[in-house]
Amino acid sequence: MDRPFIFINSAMSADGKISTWQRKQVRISGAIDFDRVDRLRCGSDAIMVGIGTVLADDPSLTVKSVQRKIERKEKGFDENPVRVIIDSQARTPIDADIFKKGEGRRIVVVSSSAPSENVKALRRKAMVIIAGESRVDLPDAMEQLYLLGINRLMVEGGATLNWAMLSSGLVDEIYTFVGNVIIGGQVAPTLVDGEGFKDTSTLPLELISAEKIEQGILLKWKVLNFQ
Ligand SMILES: NC(=O)c1ccc[n+]([C@@H]2O[C@H](COP(=O)([O-])OP(=O)(O)OC[C@H]3O[C@@H](n4cnc5c(N)ncnc54)[C@H](O)[C@@H]3O)[C@@H](O)[C@H]2O)c1
Ligand SMILES: Nc1nc(=O)c(N)c(NC[C@H](O)[C@H](O)[C@H](O)COP(=O)(O)O)[nH]1
Repeated sequence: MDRPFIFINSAMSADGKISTWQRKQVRISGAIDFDRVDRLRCGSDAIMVGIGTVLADDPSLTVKSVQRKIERKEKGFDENPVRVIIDSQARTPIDADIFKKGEGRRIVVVSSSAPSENVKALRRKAMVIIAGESRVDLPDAMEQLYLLGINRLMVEGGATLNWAMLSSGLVDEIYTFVGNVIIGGQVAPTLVDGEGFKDTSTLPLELISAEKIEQGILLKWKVLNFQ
């Protein structure tokens, strides 16, 4: 199956949480890390999140640096990478910041069981593609994105989508900034949630690099997917 090169980028606390138990974002990293994320966004063809992240954070997923936006334009790209939402039931609010902020294409991936009126409303804001019946079929979705010209895809969470992508063997690399805060909370989302592996299986990783940035550490992992 042809698919893009796919990497996850996330910021997590020293105890592995990516938000509070009320699903609120807190400052985990500083300005240097936000700039690193901006550089990654700028160099990607698309940035993808799950509907849970859209509903919790309402992110815009735009490139923030004016200089980088100019560079993208000079290379003939849109100012922002394509913004992709994985949203089985087409629940994305039509006034979401992803639609309101910044120029560039948006794609919402829904399943064939998504309510048709929601899909119709979203089509006015974005390209809607269908993959899967009750839930988005991620391998199918990744192939469709690849056929639309997306070669490098950045996944910005959340916890459930990270699990679904990793457990489907769809992730090549993971970049996590581990910040100098403890968030705590049994139900606070972690880097990877979902149902977890059923037995004692684990997904092996290979460490690419570990770099101290401000008071935290950036870990880069290569995913050694099962063959
Ligand atoms: N710190 C960070 O870097 C960071 C980044 C992004 C999100 N977050 C946090 O993550 C939390 C949101 O994570 P989440 O797990 O609730 O939502 P999510 O963003 O992972 O979205 C998950 C949802 O996607 C939908 N979906 C559709 N098809 C799917 C499939 N095949 N597999 C799995 N899901 C599928 C389902 O409705 C599912 O509930 C928020 O609290 C947010 O603040 C943190
Ligand atoms: N690098 C980083 N450090 C943090 O301390 C933190 N809380 C996040 N969280 C990731 C989350 O996805 C951000 O809130 C996005 O940066 C939102 O994207 P926009 O600014 O709306 O484009 N990311």
